Amino acid sequence: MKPKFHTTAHHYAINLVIHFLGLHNINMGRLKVRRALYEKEAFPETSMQDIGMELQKWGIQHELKTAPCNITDAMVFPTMAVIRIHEQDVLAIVEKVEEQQIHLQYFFADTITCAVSELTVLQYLDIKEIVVDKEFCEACEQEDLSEREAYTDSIFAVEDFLSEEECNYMIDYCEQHNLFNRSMTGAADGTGEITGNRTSYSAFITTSRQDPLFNDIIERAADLMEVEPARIEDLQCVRYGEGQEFKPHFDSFETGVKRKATLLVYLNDNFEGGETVFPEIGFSVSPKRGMALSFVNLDEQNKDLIYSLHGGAPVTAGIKFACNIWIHL
Ligand SMILES: O=C(O)CCC(=O)C(=O)O
Ligand SMILES: [Fe+2]
Repeated sequence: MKPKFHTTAHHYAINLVIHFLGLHNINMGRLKVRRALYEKEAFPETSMQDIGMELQKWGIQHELKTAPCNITDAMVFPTMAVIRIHEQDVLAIVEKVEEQQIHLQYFFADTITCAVSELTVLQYLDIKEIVVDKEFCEACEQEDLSEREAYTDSIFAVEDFLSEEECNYMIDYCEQHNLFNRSMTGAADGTGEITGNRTSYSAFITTSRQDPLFNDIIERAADLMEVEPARIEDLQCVRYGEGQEFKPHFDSFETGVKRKATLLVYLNDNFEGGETVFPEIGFSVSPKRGMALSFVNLDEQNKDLIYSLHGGAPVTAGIKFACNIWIHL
């Protein structure tokens, strides 16, 4: 059994917590929840202790029960629990327990029912009292809305940033030099490794500075982003075949030099699917050949900007090519 809403583990946890708060009529937008959970030391792991501490602040007074614990003793439902089922530990909302049946709610999913004996409850919130501060919630929602709007407004696209010839040159260059390798995921997941989060192929053009055409693109990007060309990383192309995707992630790496902004250039558009999606702000962009999409990854303190979470949706037909132009700090 897998959570239906599977972007990244922490994103799933955030959505679950927001959904849970909503079930208790605590509607405070996403911002406070996201910030609180993203800023935990354990990130991207999200522990029940971390969640519990925040829930306490937002009005859900509880005691955290840990295994061995018996959820059938709980007085208030829905509650939140970490359950072990099919050898997996999953954060879940327990809607109710009735006649030794446990009703689980996943984000955006229907209720799943299973026998209490089929799973182990590792931890659960024994809720004592719920105290909602309406004004606090309204202020949070308002702040959430304005920050989301401001970020969305800061994203911009430039059509025909690359000509058709330049797009084709780039694709051919990578293919002819056999530069495409199975993409790795970076520090967002902890280590560089091949995972299901990213099923596409990437090509690092290490000769970007020697090739006059690539060098010209770098200088044009520097002009557009108003930075010195030295702050632009060597170009990286990505290729997605049918069914391939890159699940939501942050571009800025936690180690090495941080990527302040991204200029993503689409090299073709003769395929289906493959939109660039920003799940935190509910925004998506349809690729157009030659178009450059600019977005910022870090806030003023150079920490990951939550809104910049983005991914490449699965390509449903054809092959998608794009080029990342990353701007360092
Ligand atoms: O393919 C896309 O639309 C997004 C690519 C991306 O986010 C990346 O390569 O870091
Ligand atoms: Fe990215």
